[in-house]
Amino acid sequence: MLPPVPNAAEFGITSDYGFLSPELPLEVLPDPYYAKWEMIIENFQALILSKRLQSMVDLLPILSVTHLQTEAEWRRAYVVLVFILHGYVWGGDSPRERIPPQLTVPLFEVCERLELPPVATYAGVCLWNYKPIFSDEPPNLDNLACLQTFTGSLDEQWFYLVSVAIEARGAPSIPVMLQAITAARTGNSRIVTECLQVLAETIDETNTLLQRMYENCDPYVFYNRIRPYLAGSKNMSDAGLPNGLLYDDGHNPEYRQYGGGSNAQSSLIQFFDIVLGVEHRPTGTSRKDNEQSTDDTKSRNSFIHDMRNYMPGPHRRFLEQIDSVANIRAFVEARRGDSALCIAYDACLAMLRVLRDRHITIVSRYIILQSRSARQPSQSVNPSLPATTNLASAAPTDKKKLRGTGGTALIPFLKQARDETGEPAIDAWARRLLSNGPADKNFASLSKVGEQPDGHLEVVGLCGTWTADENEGGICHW
Ligand code: HEM
Ligand SMILES: N[C@@H](CC(=O)c1ccccc1NC=O)C(=O)O
Repeated sequence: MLPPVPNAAEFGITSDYGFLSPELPLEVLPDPYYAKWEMIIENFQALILSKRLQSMVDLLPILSVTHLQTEAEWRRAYVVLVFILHGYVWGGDSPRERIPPQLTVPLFEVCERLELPPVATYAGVCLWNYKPIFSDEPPNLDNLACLQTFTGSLDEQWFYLVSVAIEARGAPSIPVMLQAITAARTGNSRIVTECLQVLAETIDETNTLLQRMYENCDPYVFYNRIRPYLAGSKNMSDAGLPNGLLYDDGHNPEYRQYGGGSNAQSSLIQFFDIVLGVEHRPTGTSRKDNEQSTDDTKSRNSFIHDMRNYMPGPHRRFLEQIDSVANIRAFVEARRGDSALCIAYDACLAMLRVLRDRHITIVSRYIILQSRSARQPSQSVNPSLPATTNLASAAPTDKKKLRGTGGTALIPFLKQARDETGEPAIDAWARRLLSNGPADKNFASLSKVGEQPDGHLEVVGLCGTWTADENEGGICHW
């Protein structure tokens, strides 16, 4: 018996808001019991600028979570506490290693309830941190504001809001693709094709939204002013946290290391990958390595997969269930003669690849280029601070060692994720090539095909150079 296709509503996922919170995020905790937290948040940037945030936190009482009632209140508490946490750690001249019980105790409880780690995740800064400017209009990019920022800048709002708008734009494609999975079970190729066409259009529009990052988020401001607050505590020796953070709950202080916020924690993008059958491997491993590994470790050990632990519990479980029912790739592979279906499927992969390509350009402009100029002292950097306490300029000089806030080796990781996106299409082309030969006219427009001395076919396609291996049923290697 096939497992049932999940019902998105049971996981708090709707066709209007997708993974964004379905009811609007609370702007303030309603119970006056939490007034001291809200007071800090209300004056957040002023407290950071005046360097008084840390002493305010140290003076807080340890508040109980028993006054939190609704789901929206738990989420608001999480947003408040993780902003305060990151402001506390990164808001001074050097990072604060010890997190006092006033933060640790309620944060641990809130995180346990929401099934999130005690760090500012994508859910905290994006999914649960927005409001429509006009509540009767949809949450598109021109009708959104943030509830909370570290810097008070428009650039920071825009940085989060582009992701919020992408989540909203992608939301309707979730039920559409659940319908596609159901249709594939009954062999209804027409419905699957239509659903894939909708998905391709949706991903194309998310790409347009991604390009709008440049409109209002300045790369210098992002790298030097905003990004330092988003850092986690994993791989942060260069920034002054060799052991991670010491979470002191008053009984058992312990060092812990967590990745910081990252869009790799977006359930929507992972949903696209899973329904399309795109698989990600640990950075630096090839498909060949993966085929040789055991079933247990196949595609499981990747950073992208680990990032599910940084998603709210219901979203993580939804993705796991989608994983167990995803059938579209196999459905298309079994019908390579159905050109409408194949074009629609390949268009989805191509759009997702464009997204990752454009994203790599963004990362080059917002991180790599900025990390180079950050090492030259600029007038806006406080000259009285020693070089190592300027978090942005604490970036390693070697480009290869630059890390994302999630802790990845940045460009190698992102390029591999992009190349993996094209693999299902390349495999299909290879199978066709092996059966029809390099003269196949459908191939000619897409790529250069050459026969190698050892009889293998070499394909120069969208994703690089691939070798089709007949012995392995057309699976390509590069
Ligand atoms: C200035 C804007 C952005 C920068 C500098 C940036 C940077 C990064 C970096 C460095 C990573 C590597 C993971 C890590 O260690 O954190 C990453 C991952 C990722 N980012 Fe972004 N990002 C930006 C905006 C966005 C937006 C708006 C999206 C929405 C589509 C996005 C989608 C992703 C995805 C899906 C991943 C996981 C890797 C993958 O699946 O290919 N990013 N980002
Ligand atoms: N990984 C990125 C940060 C990042 O993408 C991000 C971090 C927190 C919340 C959202 C994020 N992504 C995009 O909106 C970086 O390394 O700068």
